[in-house]
Amino acid sequence: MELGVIGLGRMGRIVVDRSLAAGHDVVAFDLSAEATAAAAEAGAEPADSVADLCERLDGSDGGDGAGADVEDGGGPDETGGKRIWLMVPAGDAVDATLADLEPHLGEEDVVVDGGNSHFEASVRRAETTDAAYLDCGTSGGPASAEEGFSLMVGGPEWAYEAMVPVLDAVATGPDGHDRMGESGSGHYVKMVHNGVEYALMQAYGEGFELLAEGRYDLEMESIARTWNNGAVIRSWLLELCEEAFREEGNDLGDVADHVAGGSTGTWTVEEALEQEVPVPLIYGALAERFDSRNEGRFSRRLANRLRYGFGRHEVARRSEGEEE
Ligand SMILES: NC(=O)C1=CN([C@@H]2O[C@H](COP(=O)(O)OP(=O)(O)OC[C@H]3O[C@@H](n4cnc5c(N)ncnc54)[C@H](O)[C@@H]3O)[C@@H](O)[C@H]2O)C=CC1
Ligand SMILES: O=C(CO)[C@H](O)[C@H](O)COP(=O)(O)O
Repeated sequence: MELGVIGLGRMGRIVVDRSLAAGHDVVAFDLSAEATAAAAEAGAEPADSVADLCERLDGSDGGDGAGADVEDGGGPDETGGKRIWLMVPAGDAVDATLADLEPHLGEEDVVVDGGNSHFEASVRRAETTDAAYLDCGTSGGPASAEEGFSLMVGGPEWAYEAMVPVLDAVATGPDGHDRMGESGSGHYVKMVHNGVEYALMQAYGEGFELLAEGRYDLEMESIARTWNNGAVIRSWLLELCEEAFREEGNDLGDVADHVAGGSTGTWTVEEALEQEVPVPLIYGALAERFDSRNEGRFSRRLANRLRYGFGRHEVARRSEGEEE
């Protein structure tokens, strides 16, 4: 099928590349002309604006006809509509892109927001967008370029079905995506995923901090590797711990005690408070993150470095004289 991709950064490029590799046609646009040109070099058809992208999609045959059925899904047929994937930063950039898309959208079209948008913003956008709107939580980060993402999708069933050929390509495969439920549910599940991510990072950080500060002279990389081979607590995050110790050293070298980000974890805690569900581990991890913006602790320096491991987020480094 033919897919329009808007936002060609760390994540959007993977959507483009994996879709192309699966045999789909891609029309690509980014505010950055360099990013658009790079996608074109990879095989996408470049667009120089949102309107241009829509015109190019309108010129297509509208897809391969697979997946959707008016009878099954209660929505417009899959053939003929535009399929557009947004991978821009959450917040204003999504609304600005939707405003540009608005004159070109109809009920037969499908728009996917694959970013980390707040689920309530996604519900609002689904209600006000003429196209069918899918909120898609995306997990795996840039490190998943080869294996594919885990995708948590919310929105109309027919639109989900219409996107299955592309979802199969962008995710690890058919088991790497599913429809969570109605609009908002995809980003809701991803929000909670990130809360869990915060708590797991905090747990590994605390354990390694005790090992590093404790009574034995220990090799952190060796411990992480040993745990990753059969231990109850083996995981991808623990593999990233192993990588962090290997690449940064036993004491994490100059990795700063500073963990950036925090919006998705804050939303998780806010929602937990509203639902009166106790989430002390997630809250504790969030509080540590905020606290890190002051002075340094080992666990947070590890979290800082781990975010590079899974998200290629910039590693904040300690300035000279700050090392103990
Ligand atoms: N990096 C990660 O590990 C993950 C990121 N996400 C989410 O995916 C989304 C994208 O993240 P990244 O690719 O990491 O960001 P990025 O900063 O690498 O790329 C964003 C791209 O969007 C472009 N852009 C911004 N506003 C635009 C607009 N109005 N129209 C067209 N292009 C525009 C930028 O020029 C840039 O190329 C965000 O919502 C992020 O939270 C989700 C899961 C993991
Ligand atoms: O969604 C992600 C991983 O699952 C992204 O890496 C996200 O940017 C991480 O969130 P935060 O910025 O709050 O650390």
